[in-house]
Amino acid sequence: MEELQKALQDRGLTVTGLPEKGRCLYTTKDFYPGEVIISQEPYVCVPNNSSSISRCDGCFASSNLKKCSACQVVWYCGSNCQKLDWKLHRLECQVLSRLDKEKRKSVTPSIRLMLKLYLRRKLQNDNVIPSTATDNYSLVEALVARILFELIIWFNQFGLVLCFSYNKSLMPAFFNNLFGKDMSDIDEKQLLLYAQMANLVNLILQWPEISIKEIAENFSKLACNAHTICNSELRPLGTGLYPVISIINHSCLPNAVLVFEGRLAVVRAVQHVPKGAEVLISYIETAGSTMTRQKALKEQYLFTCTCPRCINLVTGARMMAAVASCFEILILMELEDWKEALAYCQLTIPVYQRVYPQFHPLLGLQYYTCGKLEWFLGDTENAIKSLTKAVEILRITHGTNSPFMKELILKLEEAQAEASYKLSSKDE
Ligand SMILES: C[S@@+](CC[C@H](N)C(=O)[O-])C[C@H]1O[C@@H](n2cnc3c(N)ncnc32)[C@H](O)[C@@H]1O
Repeated sequence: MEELQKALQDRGLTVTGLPEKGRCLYTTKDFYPGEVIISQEPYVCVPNNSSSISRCDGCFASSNLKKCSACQVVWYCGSNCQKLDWKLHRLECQVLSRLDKEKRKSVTPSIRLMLKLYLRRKLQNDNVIPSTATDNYSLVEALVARILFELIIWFNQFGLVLCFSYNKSLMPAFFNNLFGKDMSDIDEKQLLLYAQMANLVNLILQWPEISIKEIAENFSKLACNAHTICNSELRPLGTGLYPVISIINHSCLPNAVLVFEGRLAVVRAVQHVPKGAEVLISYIETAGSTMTRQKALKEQYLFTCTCPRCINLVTGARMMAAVASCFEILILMELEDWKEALAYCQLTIPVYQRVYPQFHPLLGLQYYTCGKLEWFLGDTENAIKSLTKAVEILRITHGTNSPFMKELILKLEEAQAEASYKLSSKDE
């Protein structure tokens, strides 16, 4: 902790504990809109591969992939990504290669994330890869777990084995007696799932020194600390664990935003964050009603949000209409009904302006879509206005250096050049 505080101090940050929230990240200097507050490479990450989509384990690209010939589970786009990942994959490859074909199919991204967590811990313990103040397993140990952690400890104290023999009809009564309270359906299902997944990880690793209880506890940590890694357009690509970024608490009116540059997690201020303020991001889609947001936060993160928006009960009824329209825009674009897609997009913008803060990635992306559609349909003048708004917002949330932003800025310049060319040809 001391080492972490020192590393954070140099960046104008500090960690403080509050009884109602646990650890919180505070600023010790001013941060301004668009400024990077903190960035971190993942402790571990995996692409969200499935039977229908595969991505490179290194950069999450989805083209020109080759499967690792030994384990037949992991994909790479080329030797560069394969080499960079080799130290960790060498160990993972050994354990995966021991599995028969059927068992390999049960190695889901969540199972792989857990395997990689233990394998990376081993590599750092053996000094094969270095540990630093912001990249070490003790930061994973410090993460909060869901309440099920207590249940797992109880399981262990009572000498019960977490395994497939969990008796669904008997166990809830056992827990209710134990805690004198009703166990919700979610707790029950979650506990069973963590136990099964922990059992599988244990079977794959075959390391006598780690217990199923410890693995199950780590699954419960992943549930409220791991982040979905998205591309610049906020499409999900994978999952990663960023133990320092995970110290940041939630607000439905956040002063910072988390975006990803490849696998790097970057937290940027979206308003002036004065010295001494808590850095807050949003864990969920904030366009929902207060009730929807509170329910999502309670279910996944087990707390009741008391941010100003939740307390003042800012209405969210109109917000859902905007989100619904967003899906319709995507469908219309797939159908190449550009005019209708633009009409929907233009409709959603005033709603987004109401429900999102001034600098919100979704608002910026909506302006971008609008601008592209307007330009495509020949309305260069409005396209320039929309693309300008998109640049204004996304340069704050995404910075200006990513290929995505460079492409957006180039599009705006092209639209501006086209407009001035049209104007000059008119004058002639
Ligand atoms: C990703 S962790 C954030 C860091 C955490 N406070 C810690 O001590 O490590 C998520 C957990 O933090 C707590 N948390 C986050 N935002 C909160 C908030 N606005 N109010 C109360 N608790 C919050 C909840 O326990 C949640 O499950």
